[in-house]
Order: sequence, then structure tokens, then C-alpha cells
Amino acid sequence: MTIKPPVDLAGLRLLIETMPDGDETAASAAIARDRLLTKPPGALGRLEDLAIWLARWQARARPRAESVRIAVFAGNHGIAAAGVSPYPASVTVQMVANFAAGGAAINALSGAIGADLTVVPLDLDRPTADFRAGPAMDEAEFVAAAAAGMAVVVPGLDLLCLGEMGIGNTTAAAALSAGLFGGDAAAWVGPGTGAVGPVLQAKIAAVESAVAFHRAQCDDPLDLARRLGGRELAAMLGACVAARHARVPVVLDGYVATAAVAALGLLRAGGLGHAVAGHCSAEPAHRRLLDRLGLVALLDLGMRLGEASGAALAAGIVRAAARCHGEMASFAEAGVDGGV
Ligand SMILES: Cc1cc2ncn([C@H]3O[C@H](COP(=O)(O)O)[C@@H](O)[C@H]3O)c2cc1C
Ligand SMILES: O=C(O)c1cccnc1
Repeated sequence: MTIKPPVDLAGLRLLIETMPDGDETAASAAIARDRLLTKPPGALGRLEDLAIWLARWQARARPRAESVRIAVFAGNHGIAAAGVSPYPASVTVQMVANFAAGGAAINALSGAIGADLTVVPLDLDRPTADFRAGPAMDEAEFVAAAAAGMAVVVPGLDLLCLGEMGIGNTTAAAALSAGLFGGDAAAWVGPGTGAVGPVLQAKIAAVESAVAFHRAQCDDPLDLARRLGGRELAAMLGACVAARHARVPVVLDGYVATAAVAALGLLRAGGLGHAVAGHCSAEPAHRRLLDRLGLVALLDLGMRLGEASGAALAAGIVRAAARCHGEMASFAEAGVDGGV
């Protein structure tokens, strides 16, 4: 189902509450087929789980992952002016130009797996507010960014990869994670693009201030995503919600993408059922966040880039899982002894 984009926070909340459950009939059919295929049961390990997961969330007994879209959302952050990144905020728009010219890592990776790459810049000349003493976005800004994310879910997709570009956004991811899950702010902060020394200290201080300020006023996950996130994070959340309604399973990228959608896992049991963690980023808090959400990453390659790079690589694995499930012969068809 293609959904109507929300016009306010209540509308967004309703779309989250009404996200469909998985299709257990399709999942059961996929489990039954998996048992017939020419391999010992379980011998394809997580590839088998992935095929069944695709079936459940696509509501298709014979799942596929041929039409893959990679969506990279870009946003600028007021908090970047607090010296939390080794790179200047100007890099965000410059990297968007690099994406358009085909020169970024994600261009090479999306080409390598034959995926469609769409880049969505979100008001780059208007950074979000510094969230240390006020919300990053007002409700209208937050909902507009979520709606922009929803628009990437077009008909005909089999799989959607979510990623981002936004200097300063590992600070937003840390603040949002700390706001949602609590604990020592410093434990949610890492180097991002390479923060060390005073930059890392500024990052920790920014997260501590922001979480203290907003947690005193609010404990609703969606409102925390508005207060402590950013436009590209809101867009990933919106895209993840729209994908669920359209029965398009999602592959998450790193720490920033996972933090962006974490509220869905808190607002609803199984709210992230249709999402798989593509990889575990080298940003140390990513593993911590995945653990809190009960997600187990597919890949662990020491990557810490963002741009949906880890998600794109993982999409190749998901496609391979669907092809095994769809293309392998059964024991009976192949005349192979054994099986059930
Ligand atoms: C050239 C360049 C390309 C990137 N591609 C993704 N990021 C990544 O780094 C940023 C977050 O890190 P921090 O919070 O430390 O600023 C995001 O833009 C993210 O996608 C990049 C960063 C740079 C410098
Ligand atoms: O894991 C991530 O999402 C990440 C890590 C470093 C820089 N940008 C993003």
C-alpha cells in the first residue's frame, strides 16, 4: 500500500501504529519450500533466515530482491558549529555533488550490486537548530523530513537500503541513542569521521547537555527523534515506516541509520521486524545500539563511512539469499537422495 504522507506529528504516529504485521502464511510457505531444497537443513545458515524474512515482510511465498533502491538522505546540523566533527559542515553539500558526479564510495557500491541510488538533500542551506538547549526541529520540520523519506518508497521495489550524509550526524545519533536508551552519554559517543582529543570531548559534552535538557521534558521516542535527531535521520524513519506499509523490507546502514529508526522498535513490539542490520559499524556504540534493539548485523567489515555503504553490501547478500531460495532445485526435482 502506498500511504499518504503525514501532515502533522499525530499523522506520523498513526502511520507507525498502523504498520502491518508480517505475513505468516507467506513465511510458512517459504519455510516449507526451504525444507525441500537440495541442501542439508540449515546449511545455508542466515541466508535461509533472510529468504524467510523477505517472504514474511514482502507477503510473498517466493520472495525476491532484484529491484533494490539505495536511499541516501543528506542534512546539516546546528550542532556541527560546536566543533564536534573534524570536518566542516560544507562537506555535506560537497559530498552530495560528489554523489551526483558518481565519485563517492556509494556510487561504486551501488553499481557493484546493480542497485538504484537516490540521493535526497534536505534543506542543506538551513541547518537544524543546535539541540543542546532546544529541539533540533519543530514539528513541521520533523514531519516534512519524514514525509520526504516516505517519498523514496516507489512502487515495484523489492528492498530498500537506508543511509545518510550529514557532517555532525554521529553526534545526533549518539544524543538520540542516549536519549532513547539512557546510560552514560560518553558510552554512546565515538570518533565518527575521526574525532579525537578536544573534538571528542566537545562531542561528549554536547551529548551530555542535550540529553539532560530534553530528557527533563520528554520521554516519548518519536518526540526525542524530533528533538535530538536531524532531517536525514527523520527521513530514514519516514522511509522505514512507508516501506513497512508498502511491504518493502529494509536494510539499515550503520550507527546513524540505526539510531534514526530506533524509535520504531520502542514504540511498537516488532516495530523493526521488517528491517535487517546490514552491517555493524566500527563506531563502537553501534554494536551497543544493535544489542538494545535485538538486531544482529549481517556484516562486520570494520567500515565506518555511512552513505548506506554497509547496507548496499549487505543487500547483495540478501539478493543472493532470495536467489538461492527461488532458483535451487528440490531433492525430488534434482533426483537427489535424502531430504524430506
Ligand atoms: C568526505 C566524507 C565523506 C563521507 N561520507 C559519509 N560520511 C559520514 O561522516 C559524517 C558523520 O561523521 P561526523 O559526525 O564525524 O561528522 C556523515 O556525513 C556520514 O555519512 C562522510 C564524511 C566525510 C568527511
Ligand atoms: O556508522 C555510521 O553510521 C557512521 C560512522 C562514521 C561516520 N558516519 C557514519
